[in-house]
Amino acid sequence: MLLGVIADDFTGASDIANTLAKGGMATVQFVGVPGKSAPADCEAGVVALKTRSIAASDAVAQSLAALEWLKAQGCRQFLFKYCSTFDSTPEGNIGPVAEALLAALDAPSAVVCPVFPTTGRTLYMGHLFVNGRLLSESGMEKHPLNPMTDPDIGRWLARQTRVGVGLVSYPTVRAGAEAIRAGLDRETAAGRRLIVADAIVDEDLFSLGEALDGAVLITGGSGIALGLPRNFERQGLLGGAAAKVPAVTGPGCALSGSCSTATQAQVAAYAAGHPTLTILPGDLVEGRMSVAEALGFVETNLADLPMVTSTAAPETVSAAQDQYGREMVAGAIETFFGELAAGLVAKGVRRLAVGGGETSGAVITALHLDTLRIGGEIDPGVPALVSDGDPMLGLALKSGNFGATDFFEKALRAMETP
Ligand SMILES: Nc1ncnc2c1ncn2[C@@H]1O[C@H](COP(=O)(O)OP(=O)(O)O)[C@@H](O)[C@H]1O
Ligand SMILES: O=C(O)[C@@H](O)C(=O)COP(=O)(O)O
Repeated sequence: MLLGVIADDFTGASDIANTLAKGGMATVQFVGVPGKSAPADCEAGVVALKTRSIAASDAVAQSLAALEWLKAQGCRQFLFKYCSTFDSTPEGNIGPVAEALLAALDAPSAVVCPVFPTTGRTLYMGHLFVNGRLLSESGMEKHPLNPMTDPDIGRWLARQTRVGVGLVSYPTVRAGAEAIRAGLDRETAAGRRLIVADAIVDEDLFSLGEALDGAVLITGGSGIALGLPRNFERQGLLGGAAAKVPAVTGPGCALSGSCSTATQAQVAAYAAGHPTLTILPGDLVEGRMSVAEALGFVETNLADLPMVTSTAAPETVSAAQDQYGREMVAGAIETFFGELAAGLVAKGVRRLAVGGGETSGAVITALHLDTLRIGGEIDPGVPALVSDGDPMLGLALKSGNFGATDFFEKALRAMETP
């Protein structure tokens, strides 16, 4: 294995696995830190963790365990993948994990670049924009778990870490790989070891990728991986094996726990054509809704690709959080979706399209899957996945903010014809 990725959530893991596979690397997504060696032909390994919204110390411990495993697989470069909207709180977990990885690898510095132009994430003078709006005015300021209220990524990151935070700004990035390398060296020499890098278009990310050839540690969204396969290719290290995934047929179901603006529209579009059960957090907490009841609903409607969703508008989310507490609500919903997914597979469901990073994490964890193979791209940043093992499952793990309005429909169909 050449490149080892540590991803802080499951949708993010499939997002970067998709980028690397499209870039020509034989890529495998691992669910958690594997207990065995990677397949011999794996060139990029993505370890999917669920560390974005847990205690920083736990996130650090899990990330270091993933690093150890990736090191043992022979990786020569490591990438810490977080969200393109820099999802984190003033306590972490991006800063603490990046700091721990720097120390463990004895790396002089690491770039920090959440940019993903295809989905509208750009960074200018250290300020993150989402579809042309500052992060803090993009809807992310209302995220249920990590409201993003500051678009200045360096300032936000500095609250999370003791390491100095630097910047390689846009004029330098535009000047190309050599200028970027010099900029990174300058910041490193000045003791700023986590270095935010501006980027606006894919070309900037290719320049950054070239500049990062040989860097032991990189941090960023999936966009920062765009230019990396070329570095390995230039050195003749890639086998050129782009594995095809098998088709998965059989009953399908959509599950959605994301409350993002994009998911709200996708759920409304899907619900217009498919039987849909809407879950209210209060009903879960107070026992008025159960996994058994939801399973019954899906079974009755199995022929019509039903949906079970807790997706709700920000006012409804806040009201539930005020009444029951943020963690209680998130825990109840995630446990529900995990148990539901396990029940669905036991009842013969073979295709699952899941909306939301934490929600996907809960589902994949409950299904006890080991490895996921990367299929075709459904929408930017979201590949179709096929799980190894018996039964083989078709999956799509959609980041809250990704996907076109018809995402769920397309995702379930894509698994049948990869
Ligand atoms: N109706 C709801 N009210 C409150 N919280 C909710 C509701 N539905 C889902 N949630 C919680 O919101 C969080 C959504 O996060 P996630 O699944 O990562 O979506 P995204 O990818 O949009 O961030 C989850 O923790 C989920 O349990
Ligand atoms: O970088 C991204 O935006 C995604 O890959 C990602 O991490 C998604 O996270 P969620 O929005 O929580 O699904």
